[in-house]
Amino acid sequence: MSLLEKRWNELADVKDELAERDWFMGTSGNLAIKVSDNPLQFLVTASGKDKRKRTDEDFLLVDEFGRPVGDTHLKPSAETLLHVEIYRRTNAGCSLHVHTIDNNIVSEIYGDQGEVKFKGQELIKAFNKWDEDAVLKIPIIHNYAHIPTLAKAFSEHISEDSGAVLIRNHGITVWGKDAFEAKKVLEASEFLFRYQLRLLEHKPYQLFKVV
Ligand SMILES: CSC[C@@H](O)[C@@H](O)C(=O)COP(=O)(O)O
Ligand SMILES: [Zn+2]
Repeated sequence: MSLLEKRWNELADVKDELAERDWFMGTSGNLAIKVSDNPLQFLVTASGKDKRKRTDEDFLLVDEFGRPVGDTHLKPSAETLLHVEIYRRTNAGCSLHVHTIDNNIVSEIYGDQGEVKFKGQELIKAFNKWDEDAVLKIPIIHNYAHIPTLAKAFSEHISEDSGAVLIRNHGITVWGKDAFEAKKVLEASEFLFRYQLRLLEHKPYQLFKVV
């Protein structure tokens, strides 16, 4: 099996798992996996597809500018430039973007603060935060309709080989060294968002707690 096929299957498996969680409502979401560093090429989901279906046209190979490699009738994800920023700036091997109700609500509640913080929660270890006093900060950026502007705002928060950024009232983009790590960060983020929203139902004053 070629490396391209191996990466294709890995990404298809992640896509199936996220679909199982119903994280691709209304064709939203896009996924990418790096295939080579030099030249930079990665597989990205084709735009506008129902990502719950598994087909031979789910992904296409793109270059360091997010342009298709070779002839294809498929269109790369509208948000390919965000994935480009990740692979250009880090050693990440996989990046995932999903829209969920929870990540949208958290992004709206904390959007004016520009970030949401978590402290004293076991799952921040998924972000390599091991100290008891460690604070996880997930940045929240404005949802610019102009994708190059969105990608630029997004790129300002990419500093490590794994991470997460919320786009206000839009969704989350995460990345990690491989598909396993990216999925771990995504699942941990969604756990923390669900936790935070449930906590606010029981303790609304937590909203004003300064971490
Ligand atoms: C149909 S709403 C979602 C899109 O606008 C976009 O945000 C998204 O996540 C999916 O776009 P796509 O071009 O299919 O990758
Ligand atoms: Zn999106």
